[in-house]
Amino acid sequence: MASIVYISENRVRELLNWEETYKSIKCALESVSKERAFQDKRSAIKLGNTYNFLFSMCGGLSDKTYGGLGCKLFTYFPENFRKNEPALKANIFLLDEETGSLKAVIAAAHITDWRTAAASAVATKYLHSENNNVLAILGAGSQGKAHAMAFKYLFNFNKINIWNRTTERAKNVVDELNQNNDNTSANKVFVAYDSIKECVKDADVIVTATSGNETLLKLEWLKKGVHINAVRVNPVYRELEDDIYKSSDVYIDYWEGAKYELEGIKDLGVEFKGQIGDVIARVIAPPSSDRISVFQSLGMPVEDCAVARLVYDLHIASNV
Ligand SMILES: NC(=O)C1=CN([C@@H]2O[C@H](COP(=O)(O)OP(=O)(O)OC[C@H]3O[C@@H](n4cnc5c(N)ncnc54)[C@H](OP(=O)(O)O)[C@@H]3O)[C@@H](O)[C@H]2O)C=CC1
Ligand SMILES: O=C([O-])C1=[NH+]CCC1
Repeated sequence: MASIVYISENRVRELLNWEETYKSIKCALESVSKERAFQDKRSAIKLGNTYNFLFSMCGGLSDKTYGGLGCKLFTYFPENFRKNEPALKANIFLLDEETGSLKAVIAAAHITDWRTAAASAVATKYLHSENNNVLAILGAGSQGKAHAMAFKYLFNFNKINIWNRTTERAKNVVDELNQNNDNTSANKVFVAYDSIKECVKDADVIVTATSGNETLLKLEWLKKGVHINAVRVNPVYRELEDDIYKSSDVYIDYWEGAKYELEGIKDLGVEFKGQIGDVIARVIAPPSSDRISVFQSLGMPVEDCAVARLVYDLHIASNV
């Protein structure tokens, strides 16, 4: 029996790049439209009388390059900051598609950040026209930062505005990103804001990636035809005010998850237009350019399978 490979967070960071992550996630998103994705909603177990949760996301993706079979197990312990530990801890168990044997255990916090940002990037490419001058990001946590990096790399935004509840954190992230980008330029691409309204008012594309229970974004602040990637996942709390959903064309990643986790949005009387994969596969049309579009992201098991396969192949290929 072949030995089981362990791939650490640091090794994942060395291996992943945005081009391949984007391609693997585009493949995973499209697979739901081509009956090449086998997955169900994620399971969530509340751990007793705490706010701690254990989640699992299992599935299989059939594809020559990015196909994989596996399961991501992750915990969300919100009080971990008291121990100086991240709230989210994740590992993917990658299985052999022929036999079901365990091939690898891959640390998956970085994978989760990158594949979620790549999914927003794919949704933006397929739902939004090429008018991408200003990007606004609400939230400078792990997801906010990964989105800032992905969108800088994959698009041509002239300005990337970042708002965070704690302004100091937005400033720190902006300084770090400007330094990595080009520390000689007088016109810094990344700019920190302490007002949400100011941050989003000129934005062509918006990402919301916070974990609070507050409604952050108002319809009256938005430009006509803006595209929004709504990343926060919670069945009750939403970052966008209800009027935004009611006035927009709303797309999702997969029906199996949406049926359970997005009931609150459906209860507003919002009919989802369909899956991003259906737009990629040209089964449904993208929105017209004067409409507000929303990608309501949940995160799919097959996204994790696709990136786990990518990381595994890169690891094996460079581990000679
Ligand atoms: N769609 C998907 O596939 C995925 C979605 N997610 C979702 O992304 C979101 C962000 O996750 P992640 O970046 O990892 O989390 P982090 O813990 O790294 O960051 C949390 C962010 O939320 C902000 N925040 C917390 N409370 C509030 C509040 N009341 N009002 C405004 N902002 C607040 C924090 O601001 P501050 O710095 O001030 O504390 C910080 O910017 C979560 O909701 C998570 O569920 C995560 C993974 C995948
Ligand atoms: O898809 C995912 O991994 C997650 N979605 C919400 C929290 C984590």
